[in-house]
Amino acid sequence: MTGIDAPAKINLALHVTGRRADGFHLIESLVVFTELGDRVSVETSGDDVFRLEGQESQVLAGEDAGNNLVVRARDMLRADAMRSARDLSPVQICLDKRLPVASGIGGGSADAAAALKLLCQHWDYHPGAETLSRIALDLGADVPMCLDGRPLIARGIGEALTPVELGFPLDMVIVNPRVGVSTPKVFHALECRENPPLPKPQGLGDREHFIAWLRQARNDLQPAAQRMVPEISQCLSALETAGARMARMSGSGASCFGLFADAAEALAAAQKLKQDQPDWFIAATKTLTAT
Ligand SMILES: C[C@](O)(CO)[C@H](O)COP(=O)(O)OP(=O)(O)OC[C@H]1O[C@@H](n2ccc(N)nc2=O)[C@H](O)[C@@H]1O
Ligand SMILES: Nc1ncnc2c1ncn2[C@@H]1O[C@H](COP(=O)(O)OP(=O)(O)OP(=O)(O)O)[C@@H](O)[C@H]1O
Repeated sequence: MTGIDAPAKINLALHVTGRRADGFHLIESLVVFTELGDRVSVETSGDDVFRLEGQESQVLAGEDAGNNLVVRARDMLRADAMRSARDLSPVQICLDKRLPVASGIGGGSADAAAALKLLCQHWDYHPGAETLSRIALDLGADVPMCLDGRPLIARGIGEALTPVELGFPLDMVIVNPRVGVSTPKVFHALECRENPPLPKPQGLGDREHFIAWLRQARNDLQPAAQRMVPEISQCLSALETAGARMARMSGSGASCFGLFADAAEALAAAQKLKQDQPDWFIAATKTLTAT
């Protein structure tokens, strides 16, 4: 089987700046990806098969496989090929699920983006960047950014991407209280939809300067998510108590990240947090600086 990583997405900052007529929100988000992620593998098969494994696969095993974003990505790519009369062979796809589901770190979106990349390679079918981006956006607002996979600013509803040259990795701990959060419900619960834009990133070559800048940015979804899931506040306090330089929620939650001075501090904090909260998902990881 040939495999590809599906890195978790972290919204270091997420400003909600407006709302489109169709109800989707306009965002400005500084996004990075981490070494921590799922893994998607593929091999030729007599029939289409979708297999789930991994310690976070249980929730998805109880759902209709046809709704899984990996299967939807496969079917949308195949449907696109059919339009130019290309018949793409059956495949067995395995999703090794390591990221908690519905947790604000874009697991499903990462899997869909990885599946698109992997299947384009496997089938030697290359529909072009524009078509691929359209398929990605049809799968979800976070899928285009996951397809890009580099540090970036996402605008629009998440599809207008500008790469950011972040000159260093960030050592972080991701904490999830194991309470799933519905993204539409959090957007719906917002008290304000027209917030100040994301300030221009500073300190992209200097970690201390960058973290000082980042503290002044926000996640505008955080207050609404905290009202819905009080455990988010507990995660943020726990990260701060464990020595995080700053802690914030990612996406629509409930996962929170804490930034640490180095990998050793992140690892030590993760170990301590696991002792205190054995039922939470807790992982030390590092951001990817480029693909
Ligand atoms: C919160 C973020 O994760 C930040 O990166 C994204 O904005 C959400 O991305 P996603 O989970 O891929 O979202 P989708 O699956 O496309 O949308 C789920 C629902 O969230 C709401 N939604 C999503 C994205 C957006 N910019 N505005 C919205 O209002 C819509 O009600 C939508 O029906
Ligand atoms: N491969 C997949 N992995 C996770 N969830 C999936 C997948 N395919 C479909 N889903 C569905 O998508 C929903 C959202 O899951 P996901 O883990 O992508 O959320 P998230 O981390 O909050 O994403 P985002 O940060 O993009 O909003 C789940 O409740 C699940 O039913």
